[in-house]
Amino acid sequence: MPLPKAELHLHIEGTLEPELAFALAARNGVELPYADTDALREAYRFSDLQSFLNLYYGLMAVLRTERDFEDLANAYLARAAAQGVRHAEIFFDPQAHIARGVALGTVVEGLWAALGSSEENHGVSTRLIMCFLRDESADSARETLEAARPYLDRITGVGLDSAEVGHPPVKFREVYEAAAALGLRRVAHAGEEGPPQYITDSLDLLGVERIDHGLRCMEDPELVARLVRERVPLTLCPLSNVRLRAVDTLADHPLPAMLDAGLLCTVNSDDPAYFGGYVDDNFTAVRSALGLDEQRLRELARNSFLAAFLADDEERRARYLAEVEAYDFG
Ligand code: HPA
Ligand SMILES: [Zn+2]
Repeated sequence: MPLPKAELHLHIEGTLEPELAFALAARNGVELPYADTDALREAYRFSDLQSFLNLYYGLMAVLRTERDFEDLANAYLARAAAQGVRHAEIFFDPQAHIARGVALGTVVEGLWAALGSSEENHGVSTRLIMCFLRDESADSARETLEAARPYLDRITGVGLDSAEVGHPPVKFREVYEAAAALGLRRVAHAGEEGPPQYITDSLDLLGVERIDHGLRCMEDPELVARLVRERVPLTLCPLSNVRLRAVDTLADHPLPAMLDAGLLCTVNSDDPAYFGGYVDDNFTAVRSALGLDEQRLRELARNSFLAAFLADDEERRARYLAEVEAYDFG
């Protein structure tokens, strides 16, 4: 049985496996520019974030109906449960669907059909986090937040993803203020490809409670000290970092140094269908490539529950944490 953990950095669209993509393409009469699943997997040769995003947005064409989003989420939740995930906070990219003519209601209702019954069906509690695309305008983000008003009982927070460099946090200051006023929790991708300043600005200008990735904080010792002092969780995604060339090899990943520095690190899968593994695959990979011992692995699992948006259910958090402490690595 894998180590119990929460997954806090997971794009649901990034769980679209080639087999499901072809099945949905057939169901919806969508033509894919790949002969078969092998040809599609062959296309997964990324040189950076943008080359991945081009393929990621393209493949979303197969997601059209509520049932498609429900099937996508159920497939992820089943895999996550098998990898020890007890709690998943799931990102989705509404603008990428609205731009293709798929209504926000279709996306949210479809995802909710799976998430709302996930505890019973998969033994995984869930939260939904709506991400703004940072390479789209601030106006578009504002419109998206406005469109989400009918669904806010299902949406726990907002995030910021897509192409990072050249799209600094300040662009989204007002929309994050509006999100906070609506009672939404706030996170943002920062310091994946962008500079450490984007991490600082996400904290100071956007009021985020967690940093997604945050890898490049290591270039700024003062920022590291602040993140440690303020106990800001970082949602790291090691296999993603290798595939998108944020690090050269897994053995070069700064995770051990980050833990030694006292940072509240978590390990997550980001876009597991594209990056070669789900969350426990990430744990297994860092364990062998970086020589993390059982104490460090348990710390990562503990951190995932400490960083989870479970303030409305502290009893549950305590139960999950007790499971981590009781886990026997065998
Ligand atoms: O790793 C990521 N970074 C930025 N945007 C994304 N959208 C999906 N995955 C990612
Ligand atoms: Zn991400």
